[in-house]
Amino acid sequence: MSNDRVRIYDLSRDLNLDNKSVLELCDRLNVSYKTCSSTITEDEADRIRQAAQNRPSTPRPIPRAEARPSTPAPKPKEAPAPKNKELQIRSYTYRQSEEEEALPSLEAPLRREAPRPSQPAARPLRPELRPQRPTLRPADAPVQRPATPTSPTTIPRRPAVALPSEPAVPALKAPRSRSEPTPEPSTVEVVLFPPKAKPDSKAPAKRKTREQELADEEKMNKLNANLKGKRRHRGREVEVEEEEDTEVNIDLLESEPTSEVPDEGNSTASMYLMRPPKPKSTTTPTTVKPNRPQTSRPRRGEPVSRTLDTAARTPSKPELLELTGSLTVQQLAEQLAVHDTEVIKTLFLKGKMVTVTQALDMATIELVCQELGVEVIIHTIEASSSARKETEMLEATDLDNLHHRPPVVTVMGHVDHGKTTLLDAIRKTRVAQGEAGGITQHIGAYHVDVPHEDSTKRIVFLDTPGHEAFTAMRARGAKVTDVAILVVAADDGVRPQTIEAIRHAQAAQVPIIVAINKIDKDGAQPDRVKTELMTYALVAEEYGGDTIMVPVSALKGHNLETLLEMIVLVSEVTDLYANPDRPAKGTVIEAHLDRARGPVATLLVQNGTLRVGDPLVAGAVFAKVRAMVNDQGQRLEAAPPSSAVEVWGLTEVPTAGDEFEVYGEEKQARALAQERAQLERTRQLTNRQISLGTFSQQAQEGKLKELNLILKADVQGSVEAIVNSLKQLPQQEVQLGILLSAPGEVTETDVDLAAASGAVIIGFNTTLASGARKAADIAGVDIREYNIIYKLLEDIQGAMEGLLEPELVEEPLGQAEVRAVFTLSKGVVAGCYVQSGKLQRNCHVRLHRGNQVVWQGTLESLRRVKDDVREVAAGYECGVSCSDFQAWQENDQIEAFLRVTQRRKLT
Ligand SMILES: Nc1nc2c(ncn2[C@@H]2O[C@H](COP(=O)(O)OP(=O)(O)OP(=O)(O)O)[C@@H](O)[C@H]2O)c(=O)[nH]1
Repeated sequence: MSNDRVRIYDLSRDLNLDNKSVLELCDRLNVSYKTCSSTITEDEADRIRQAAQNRPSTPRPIPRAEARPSTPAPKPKEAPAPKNKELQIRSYTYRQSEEEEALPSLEAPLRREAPRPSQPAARPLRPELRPQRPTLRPADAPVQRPATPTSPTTIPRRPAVALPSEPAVPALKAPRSRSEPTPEPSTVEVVLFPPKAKPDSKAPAKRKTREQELADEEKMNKLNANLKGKRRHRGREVEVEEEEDTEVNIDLLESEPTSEVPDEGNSTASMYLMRPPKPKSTTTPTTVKPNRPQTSRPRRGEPVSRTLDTAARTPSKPELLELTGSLTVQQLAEQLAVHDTEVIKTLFLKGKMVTVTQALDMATIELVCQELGVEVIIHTIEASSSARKETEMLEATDLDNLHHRPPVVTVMGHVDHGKTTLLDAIRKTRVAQGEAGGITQHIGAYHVDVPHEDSTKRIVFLDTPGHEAFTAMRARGAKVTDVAILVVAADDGVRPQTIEAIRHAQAAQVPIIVAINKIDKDGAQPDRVKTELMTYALVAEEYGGDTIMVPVSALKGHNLETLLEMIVLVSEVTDLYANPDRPAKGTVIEAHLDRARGPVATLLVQNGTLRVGDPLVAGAVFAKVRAMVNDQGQRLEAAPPSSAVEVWGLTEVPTAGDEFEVYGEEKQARALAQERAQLERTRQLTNRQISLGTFSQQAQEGKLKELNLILKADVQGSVEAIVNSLKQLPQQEVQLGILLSAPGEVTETDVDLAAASGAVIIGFNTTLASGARKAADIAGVDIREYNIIYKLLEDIQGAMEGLLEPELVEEPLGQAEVRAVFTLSKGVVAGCYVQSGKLQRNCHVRLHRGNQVVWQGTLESLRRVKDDVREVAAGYECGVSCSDFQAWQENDQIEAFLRVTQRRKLT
């Protein structure tokens, strides 16, 4: 970095301004930058300093705590405290159109964030204000600029669509702007509040009638459904989004009461729509979408018509297959223009037994395609949508009371690259040392308070394990995270789980900060890491990209402050809001059965505040929060947004990754949990019937041996990880039957089940309930206990190999040459000289004459001089005879060997 350049955040500090204000000045003065940590020239810095001096209002923004007290005071009707920038600006725009004189009072909150006197008063939200967060943009992604408003004379066909003039939502609005011109703000106001005032429009809009509330509720349901659909379809055809958006806006337009004017915040539904998508750090670079021919190929879930069926079975196999979802065996066969049995056979040879109607996951489809030589492109809409951030748990009603919340940061990376040590160094405790086998085995959540400028910023860290078996857990980490820290060891570079972590973060569309760790080591090559990461669309700032990469040493504590500062900077430009004054909603991060406390879950509160005594439903599990403990082991009464807390009081162990929500009434929560549990049971039963059916068919065919297992582990995450790893073991000849897998200790019931089904019980990081060991001894049930996943997998593989029929192999013994032939009364004796190894009585021999094997059999009699001996070593002469072979000749070569059985390996 040359000396005549200045970092933006240093400049902010010098000017006593926050980064956002300086970035705005950069925008205004046409100074290009990528992130707050980008550098600019001295000349540009001078221009910014000049402009900053000319700013009329206070140089520093009002501290958030001041601006937004945690217990909100009754808001003055004229100037409600703005919730976020777009809310401020939108109120401002409405005002401006309705009453010009109302402007001065509404400008105040706007200036609080970024006073810009030179700005024309009537100007709507400046595009620079919101989405211009280049740090979070992938290197190759186009800068998201708002659609330029078209001529004001163009009246939009659907007025509500006029909302896109707001530039903060490029992702939602860009598609529409192609087909429908975006009106100017003045048009927005006219159409947003049409003059079809309802009878009660004159009445104060504060209190809604029950009907209005119900209508609003329905409206929000539609909105949410549409938004969800939108997320799911993002990246697919634009038309889908357009349809959905349009539908939402029509609903809004039709049902929004005229009386509910902006100053009451009743345009919340529109604003909800208008909430910009979270900044996208990267686009997934993996799938290059080719021009997709408009074929009538059935999509997932669509019935396959007879015509299609016939058409698909054309003799020529496609070269390329594009998929967006799973297919049944039959559907895949149709797509590949092969017979069903071809797919079944291919999978059988790979160790998977499938039926024609069985749905195949993407990995299996890829495997089949690979085997059949067909290239496959998977548009991972499902995968990415499931991993897509679920941090936005906001509802329309929340928009009246949004507060900043701390960022949730996930630390990801390859095994042993130093994730735990890094987190450990950050929170200055020694977690890594206590882990069995040195591997982080379940997700942890920790709060860290970072001093930043004059205040303290809280960051919530989620630690996810690096072993490849923990893929599901990492996906979960990315799902709830706001920022991903990718730890890459400088001496090891980019490894398989590094790539996987990048994919998860990119699918979840979260900004990635790279921590290049272990720079203290001799072989450290941070530049090589930067170069390697370019392949995955992560380009360091000094290489012209916008990914922040911080070289650190977790062990020595080097550069950790810079890393934390970068996390704070990135989260500052990412709008993170929640409404603390509502019942909590969030995600189960981890869950396990504790002997003393019963089922315990780590919950991440993403919206609202969780309180002791709250009734909640997590997936299909009911809980009445009995106690809450934070990562420091302190009891809490209330957990605000972005808190990770351990909660007691659950009726069962919930599944990690499930969402939870607090309900107003315990009865309602219990009923919902019961309903979901019933559904889950039905689903499991159906699945089990299918797998048992498949299995017994194969068993009847005599092709399979089985090893039944009952798996109990400390936490749900470990159960998932182990089950996933076990599924990877080859099962062509020995089938693994996992009869039960659950978190908790090994109980007598487990032993009974194992005894009845001939299963082995595997306990991972768990204990045995009283009586379980005795019951196992009596019933002869094998209970194996482990705390390292590798060891467990090794042993299971060993046990499976033990079930294989051993194979018979030849073990060479020695060689001898026939030097004389003696015909005696008892038969013919070959006088031999042992050249190498040895000859043994009763060993197997092969007799070579020239290039031919003239006889093969057992060596019955072995003599030295006149004595019968068991063996004769190399360098000695001996007499050999066999009852069923007499035709020895001089110079015959005897090859002696043993036949031994050898244990087979799984292939
Ligand atoms: N020299 C050096 N060693 C480090 C550094 N960071 C971590 N290590 C070492 O690397 C090893 C692995 O560190 P962990 O923190 O357990 O790695 P991890 O990525 O959390 O591993 P998993 O929990 O298995 O996913 C340990 O022996 C650490 O002491 C570092 O900055 N420098």
